Amino acid sequence: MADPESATTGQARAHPGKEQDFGRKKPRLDDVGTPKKQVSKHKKSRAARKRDLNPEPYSPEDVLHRDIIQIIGKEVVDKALVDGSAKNSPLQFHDEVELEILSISSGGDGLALAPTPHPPWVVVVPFCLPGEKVRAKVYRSGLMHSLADLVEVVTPNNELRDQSRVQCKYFGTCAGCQYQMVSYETQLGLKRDAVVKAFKNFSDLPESSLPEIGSTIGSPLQYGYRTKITPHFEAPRQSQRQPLDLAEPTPEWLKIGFNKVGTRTTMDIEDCPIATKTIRDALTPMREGIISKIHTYKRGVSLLLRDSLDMSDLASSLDKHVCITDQKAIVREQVGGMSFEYQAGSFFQNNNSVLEPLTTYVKNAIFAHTSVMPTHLVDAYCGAGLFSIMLSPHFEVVTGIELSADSIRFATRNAELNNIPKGKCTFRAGDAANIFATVKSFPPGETVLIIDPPRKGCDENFIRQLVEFKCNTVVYVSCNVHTQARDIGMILKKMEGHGDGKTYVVESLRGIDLFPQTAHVESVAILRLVSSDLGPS
Ligand SMILES: C[S@@+](CC[C@H](N)C(=O)[O-])C[C@H]1O[C@@H](n2cnc3c(N)ncnc32)[C@H](O)[C@@H]1O
Repeated sequence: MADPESATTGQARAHPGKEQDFGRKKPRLDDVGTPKKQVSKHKKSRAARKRDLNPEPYSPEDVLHRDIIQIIGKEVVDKALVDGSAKNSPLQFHDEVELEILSISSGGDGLALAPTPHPPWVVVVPFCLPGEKVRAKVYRSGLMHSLADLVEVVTPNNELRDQSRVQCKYFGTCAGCQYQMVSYETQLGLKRDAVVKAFKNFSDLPESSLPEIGSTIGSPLQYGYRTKITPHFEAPRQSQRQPLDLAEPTPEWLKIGFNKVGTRTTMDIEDCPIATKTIRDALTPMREGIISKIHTYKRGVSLLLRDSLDMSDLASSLDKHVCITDQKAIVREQVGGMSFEYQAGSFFQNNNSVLEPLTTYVKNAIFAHTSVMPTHLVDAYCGAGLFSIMLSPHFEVVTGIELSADSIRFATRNAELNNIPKGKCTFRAGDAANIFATVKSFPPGETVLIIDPPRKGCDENFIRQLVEFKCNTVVYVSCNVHTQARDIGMILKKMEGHGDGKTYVVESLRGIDLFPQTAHVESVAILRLVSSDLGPS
């Protein structure tokens, strides 16, 4: 599970530099998809051209490409890729078009077909919903699609859209949230659709190998949940490096906030209603402090605001919170009855309200349909020990591995903090694949492996050893359902290849919402080892 802000940056990378590309008076012709021969002066290298026609696998561009194939049809897209027309946008920079939204992309944007008489071509427009008629302005084109800004919702889908739900004045401009205008139930449905599509497009598994994908588990808090935000700002230019007159309005060039949708440019953000109250209260004084000394900054800065229990007040039962801004400071959170500490700059889930439901769901799923009671837990990519520690009462032995030595220090500390018997939970720093060498003495039939990798998923070395290890249950938790689908597809295929009569079945698969109001979805899959034809092994 990762930070949606990093995913947001990923999204911005998918539509990079809108303003840089088009802010100039004469846009580069290839940005707007004009046929190649008109841009002979700007010939791209063969490698760049190949890259343009082959989005990096599992990247946001690749995910969007699959959504586009679903609308236009594979045959048409393949033909256009072969004859080179896949990059020939029929739409020009700043063309304004009226569109009917057909569906929502996995990134949360509306997808429409460009108006006829154009050849099949998709237009991607944020903040709109299926069935809506919208006006949109094109700012960039890519493979078989153009990206466009929403100008106006001409005919809203009143069954889904209710503008009075929007709680943030920046919604519609900021890249952070996509879904504030729809009910929470609809958001959860859209996230389920994203899981369904990811497994269809990226697992390479027949539908028959997958269970009915469950409904998405909701977050108890839908606003005021984010325990971490990272607004950023650029340093002033040389000519701007004088102290500001604080009685005057802040100058136009100074923006402290998040990315504007579809760009890498920062927009000024004074408040973020999806963040916790502690963070919202701290944002204004932090901004004022920066503005008063902006002339001293020589480089842009990514700020950190992290919600923590007040460590100086832990004895009181008042649950006092503070905002931590120092990357090295220690943050403390409570999840269920357990306490967790970690360094503010290192990984910890950003929605405290959903962590008890998440870990309880994982625990219940592990013990639900198994005749053998698992006794050993392996927590790969364990961070500061969230799953290890929350699930430790249900296992005899727990071990975790994690690349960050700092996180491992805190995982060990967290075991002590929660009075877990000495030696029950052990943690080591290193690549996740190294764990298999250290759990050789674990009884595979009574062992559960939890995997919670970063967005890029697991590597082949890890999957190869997982398949050889053959533990009773694998729980795959992921913030990137596309790499999760790829990895699960790979695990099932490699098991088949082993020919020893054992395989994994995907017992359950469903999303859990760590990031309400956004299109990001976390997904949890339970894989159970079975004899190929006899059922549970
Ligand atoms: C999505 S986080 C999950 C952390 C933890 N399970 C939790 O829920 O708090 C992924 C973690 O994997 C770690 N990581 C990244 N690459 C790794 C690797 N090759 N081996 C082990 N850990 C890795 C990151 O440092 C990060 O803490």
